Amino acid sequence: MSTSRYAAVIFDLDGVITDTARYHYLAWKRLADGEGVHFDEAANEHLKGIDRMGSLELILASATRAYSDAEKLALATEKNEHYKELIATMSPADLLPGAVAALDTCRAAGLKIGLASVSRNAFTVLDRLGITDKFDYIVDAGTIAKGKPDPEIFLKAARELGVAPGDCFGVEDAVAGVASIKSAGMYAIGVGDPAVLTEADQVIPDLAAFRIP
Ligand SMILES: O=P(O)(O)OC[C@H]1O[C@@H](O)[C@H](O)[C@@H](O)[C@@H]1O
Ligand SMILES: [Mg+2]
Repeated sequence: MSTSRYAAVIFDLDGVITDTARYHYLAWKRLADGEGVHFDEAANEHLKGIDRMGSLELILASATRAYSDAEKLALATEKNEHYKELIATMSPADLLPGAVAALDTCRAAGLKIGLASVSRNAFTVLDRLGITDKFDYIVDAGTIAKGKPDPEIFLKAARELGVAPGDCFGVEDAVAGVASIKSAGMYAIGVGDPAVLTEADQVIPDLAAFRIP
């Protein structure tokens, strides 16, 4: 039994538990430069929570020519190979402040713990961070038809945890992610700027400020 009114918590990974945005930026930046497309840190902000092909589409939206599906796939694969090289150096030192304490607090309170990341590298990142065994269920992004802001990924996590959506809360750093939680019918904790994450039920600066609602 949980000591909270909620029975489960579903965490996002990138930007909540660890900061991979920098690695995504470096990998997309090299690709954009190679294609002669403008891309900067501000543009990278809009890619948070957006899946790989969706991110590529946003980057290529400012390109001066059209790309075939085969070209897009090749570019996404090239970016991912570079990204994988970058995350290979990750370790538990890359856990954000409060991340492990938040997971352990949820465990001690009797909550089921899920992970809902659209990253197809989530299992690798969790392994590098050494926290895979802290989750009861991890959504495999390859099994999801629609990325965030669609509710599918949070609904799947709740279903696999055996908990009704209304008895779950989600934790997210991205606007698209908070929208996904809310449209799944869950309570949303935003991690970041309240002026940006306006749809969240509460916003905290980082997981060091995490409290079970
Ligand atoms: O390319 P991957 O590892 O499948 O990641 C997909 C997305 O995963 C999300 O978690 C990140 O916030 C996005 O920036 C990223 O594009
Ligand atoms: Mg995120």
